[in-house]
Amino acid sequence: MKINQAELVISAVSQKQYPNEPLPEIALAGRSNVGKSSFINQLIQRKALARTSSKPGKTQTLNFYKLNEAFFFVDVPGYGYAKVSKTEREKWGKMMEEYFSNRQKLKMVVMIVDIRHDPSEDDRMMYDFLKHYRLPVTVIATKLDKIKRGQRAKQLKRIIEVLELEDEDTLIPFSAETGEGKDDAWRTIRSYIGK
Ligand SMILES: Nc1nc2c(ncn2[C@@H]2O[C@H](COP(=O)(O)OP(=O)(O)OP(=O)(O)O)[C@@H](O)[C@H]2O)c(=O)[nH]1
Ligand SMILES: [Mg+2]
Repeated sequence: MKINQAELVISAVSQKQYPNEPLPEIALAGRSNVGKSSFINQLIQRKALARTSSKPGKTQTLNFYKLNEAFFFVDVPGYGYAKVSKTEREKWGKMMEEYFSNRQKLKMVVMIVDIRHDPSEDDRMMYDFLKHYRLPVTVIATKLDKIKRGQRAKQLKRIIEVLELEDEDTLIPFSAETGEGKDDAWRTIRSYIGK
């Protein structure tokens, strides 16, 4: 999909700030620093529309990016970063619950995991949380450029096993560095936003 228009509409911390436009939304989820913002940038071919960082905890709000006046990517803060206070963690939980539990416009969640490692306990909790709300999930196994070809199949199998992926969910190997997997990711996203 060619993105001609990309705009950060709002960085929201609560429901009343969410955009009102009648457009479908695709949200991102994943550990801190796993590559959520980089995934967005690679898909829309902008180097730095979504702010990225080598330090975890860059994204702190729900960032609604409007694309082609057709749909939103919603970049969310990551989880599983140890150096976060209890208060901050509770704030995060409340923000996630508020958005994921009753957002009609949310059509699918792109959950990003690192292909080099087995999904963490936090990843499993996140996946179960999304499934609890009956949301379709596309798991993106990112940083594909960091493993040897021969390891790919084994790692993908581990992700399916550890998360106990449901049949309706898709798993796509991906690299924000090389763009591999991008066409597959777009194909899946399009099927959920009706474009
Ligand atoms: N080699 C490689 N590096 C990547 C890839 N995706 C992301 N990175 C790097 O990983 C780091 C974190 O990326 P971000 O996109 O900021 O991660 P995030 O999940 O948005 O992080 P938070 O907003 O802190 O939750 C950056 O240094 C990226 O350059 C990838 O596919 N390959
Ligand atoms: Mg980010």
